[in-house]
Amino acid sequence: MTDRLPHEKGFHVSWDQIHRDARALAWRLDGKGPDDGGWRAVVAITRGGMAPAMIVSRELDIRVVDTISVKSYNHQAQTQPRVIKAPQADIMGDQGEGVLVVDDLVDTGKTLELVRKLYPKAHFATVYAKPEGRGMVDTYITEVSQDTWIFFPWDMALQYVEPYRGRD
Ligand SMILES: O=P(O)(O)OC[C@H]1O[C@H](OP(=O)(O)OP(=O)(O)O)[C@H](O)[C@@H]1O
Ligand SMILES: Nc1nc2[nH]cnc2c(=O)[nH]1
Ligand SMILES: [Mg+2]
Repeated sequence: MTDRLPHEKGFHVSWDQIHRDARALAWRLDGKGPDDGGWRAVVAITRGGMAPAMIVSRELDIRVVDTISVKSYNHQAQTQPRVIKAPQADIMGDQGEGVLVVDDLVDTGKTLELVRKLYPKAHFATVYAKPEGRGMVDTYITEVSQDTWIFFPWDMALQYVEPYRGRD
């Protein structure tokens, strides 16, 4: 996409931080499921939604967990989102009612827009949200600005850096 804000800022999330934020998301979702027995299942939007979905399902003691694979980005370049793998039909029911769909973040909202069309009655939750896609999420924890790129711990590695006085 050409008319989009560049990602000028970086928001670096550690394992500890994503663990705490995903837990906070779970606690916020607790008790918000259907009256007749709560959330039936958690569906992670792979791949980024898998770690948060695991933490949410653990916190809320939900044992039925599935995935939907949506590919939207090639590194930082956005492409048309497409479903590569769908969740089990009997888990989703007719329109996803009682199912918690979890992703790490919403940016433009294109990924969630696609999944919402498929399962309009599911509940959509992300850990992080940017303003453009915020309207696509039912529940989220932390908002960052649109020109921020979020770096997750699974995409990072610890690296040696030269001491300040050692640089040329
Ligand atoms: O709101 P959007 O603009 O659609 O962007 C959000 C999506 O982009 C990233 O996934 P990506 O497609 O990069 O795949 P990944 O989860 O496998 O890294 C992120 O994990 C969200 O799923
Ligand atoms: N890691 C990562 N993936 C994204 N996909 C869309 N926006 C983002 C972002 O800010 N960070
Ligand atoms: Mg993703």
